[in-house]
Amino acid sequence: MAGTAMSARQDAQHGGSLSSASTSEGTSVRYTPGPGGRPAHSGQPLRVGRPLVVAIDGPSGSGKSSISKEVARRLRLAYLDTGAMYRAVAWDCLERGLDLADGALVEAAARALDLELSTSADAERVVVRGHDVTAAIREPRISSAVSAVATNLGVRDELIRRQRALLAAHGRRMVVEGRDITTVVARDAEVRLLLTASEEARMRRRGAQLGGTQTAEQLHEQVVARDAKDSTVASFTQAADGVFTVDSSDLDFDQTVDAVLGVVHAAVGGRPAGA
Ligand SMILES: Nc1ncnc2c1ncn2[C@@H]1O[C@H](COP(=O)(O)OP(=O)(O)OP(=O)(O)O)[C@@H](O)[C@H]1O
Ligand SMILES: Nc1ccn([C@H]2C[C@H](O)[C@@H](COP(=O)(O)O)O2)c(=O)n1
Repeated sequence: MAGTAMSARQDAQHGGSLSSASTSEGTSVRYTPGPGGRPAHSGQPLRVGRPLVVAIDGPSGSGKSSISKEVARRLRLAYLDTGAMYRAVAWDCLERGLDLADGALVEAAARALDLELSTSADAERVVVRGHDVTAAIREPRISSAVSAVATNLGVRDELIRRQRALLAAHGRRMVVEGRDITTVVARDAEVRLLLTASEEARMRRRGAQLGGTQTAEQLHEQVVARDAKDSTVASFTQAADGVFTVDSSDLDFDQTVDAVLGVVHAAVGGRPAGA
């Protein structure tokens, strides 16, 4: 392929391999598991005492939250789910009976939002005005309403400000995931990655995650239609310049974690602490 640079690395000890193809459209990473499916990267702290921001974007159901949490655990980094912040604003507005079409009112609600958010991959907790809404913000009614909040530019301005403050408060050692992290929130991250998967894989995963309670039409609305609305204000379907792409359509959960860890190692060129 003209203008394409290929490279491949194999982990001699474990056998998992990572190959990348760079074109004018970016760098795609293909992960091939080793014999016996053993991971190439167990994951250990990297760049100890120095910033390590792993920015991950991708469409709905691509695995951002679950994969990012596991990567944060392995690298012992803080974890920030920025989508939870948009969901918290949507929950607050609906709870207070605000009209989501009233942009000024919704922006004011976001600016005043009393939000407590866990930044540990092991303790998911979202509290709004003293109410624990950790489970409530995942309900389909919030998934259906949240785009109206996320496409409000005043809301985005406020949440991006809070996200950057959280990054700074954690000494910039964090995995941050969302839709505009690689392009806006943390453009200067040490590692920038787009996690993708086919529409079919993403709807199947979301269906299983919701225990088979949703019809195909509802899943389409919550995954595909939501992405279409959200992509009017953030760019998460194509990797921006310098952003790696991992396509997890044909990878299982552990292989995807391994592929992302491989990208982190490739990007910061680090050896595990103590190695
Ligand atoms: N590679 C994978 N193979 C199989 N299942 C996966 C894989 N990656 C993630 N999953 C599962 O898919 C479901 C959706 O993943 P997750 O919630 O992390 O996606 P997301 O990108 O954060 O979605 P959203 O942006 O809508 O919140 C979860 O149940 C997760 O465990
Ligand atoms: N950085 C972000 C994070 C999320 N959003 C939007 C996209 C979704 O409609 C909503 C909830 O996100 P999810 O929990 O499904 O990842 O928030 C965004 O615009 N920018």
